Amino acid sequence: MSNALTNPDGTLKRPPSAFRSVIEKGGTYEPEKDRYHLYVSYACPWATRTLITRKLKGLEDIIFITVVSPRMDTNGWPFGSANEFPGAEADPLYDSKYVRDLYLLSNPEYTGRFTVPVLWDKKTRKVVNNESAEIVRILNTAFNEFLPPEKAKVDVYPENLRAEIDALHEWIYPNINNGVYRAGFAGSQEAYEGAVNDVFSSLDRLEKILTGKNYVVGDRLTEVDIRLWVTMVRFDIVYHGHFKCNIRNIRYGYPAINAWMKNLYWTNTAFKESTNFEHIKTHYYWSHTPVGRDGIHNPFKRWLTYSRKINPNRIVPVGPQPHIEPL
Ligand SMILES: N[C@@H](CCC(=O)N[C@@H](CS)C(=O)NCC(=O)O)C(=O)O
Repeated sequence: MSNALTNPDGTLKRPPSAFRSVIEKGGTYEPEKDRYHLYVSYACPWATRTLITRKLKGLEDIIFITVVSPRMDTNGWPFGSANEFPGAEADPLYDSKYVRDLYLLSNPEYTGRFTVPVLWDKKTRKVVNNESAEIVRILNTAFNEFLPPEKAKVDVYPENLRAEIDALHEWIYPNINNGVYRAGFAGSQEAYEGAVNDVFSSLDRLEKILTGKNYVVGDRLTEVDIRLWVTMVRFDIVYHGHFKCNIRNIRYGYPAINAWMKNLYWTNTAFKESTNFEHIKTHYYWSHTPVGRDGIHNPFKRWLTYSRKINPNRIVPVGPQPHIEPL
């Protein structure tokens, strides 16, 4: 079965992000305090990468954030003013009702997806970047001049480890981060089985790497931990059931991954404070199909109808309890 969401063989298609600028001295977007704003959802793993990095770097007074409601509806991500939910906020800059309003303010001709995270420039009223992997790297270095030395020296993509980090991303992203989505939104039995086997063979590989270790690369925190953690913390909560990634779970099937995940959550506030289990669960189990501008369904967004089909009564499961085990 093929549609705009999947390839003819039923595998998931994921289009690239559209806004890919950087923040640099002498560029269109210069490093400045309180010039940029980060729009995020606590539900979204990609947005959570940027939240964690912002806290690790101590950028809270340099880049302010706004958290949307987890209850995505037919217009996409609503702000708290359009859809009240504990922890969801109104847009403090333009009182937008939806994230899509920001994209259309930035570019009225824009026809792509209205995704979070969004790194926004208040000066030019433009989306600077909407690709989380790139936003993480911007936050990692672009604002160091404004930070105290202990925060400026935090580096999650250190020069000497880049080859190792890049090599890990090569298989972790397709097989784990996007692997769970490939399983959850597969359009055929074969595509699903291929994806779910990729997920679990990669988790097996990761379990070996993390045995006896607190970090994936050497003995320091890098962006590999950040990127992987946002998927692992959602695994037993959402992907195990909702995306049918149920060969094993993390809590009982992967003791080293579980220990690594718990350690980051309980010993590093950047992880715990960037995690909101209610937003995570509500989003995945509740959300509707968003439509594009003019009420026309953006074909890619049809993937959210799957949530509606799988869980038509929008029941948000209570488990696992606790959401994350104590240390
Ligand atoms: N490549 C993007 C992907 C972001 C993404 O897919 N975000 C999802 C939420 S988890 C979203 O906003 N989807 C809304 C839509 O597709 O309309 C990134 O990593 O930043």
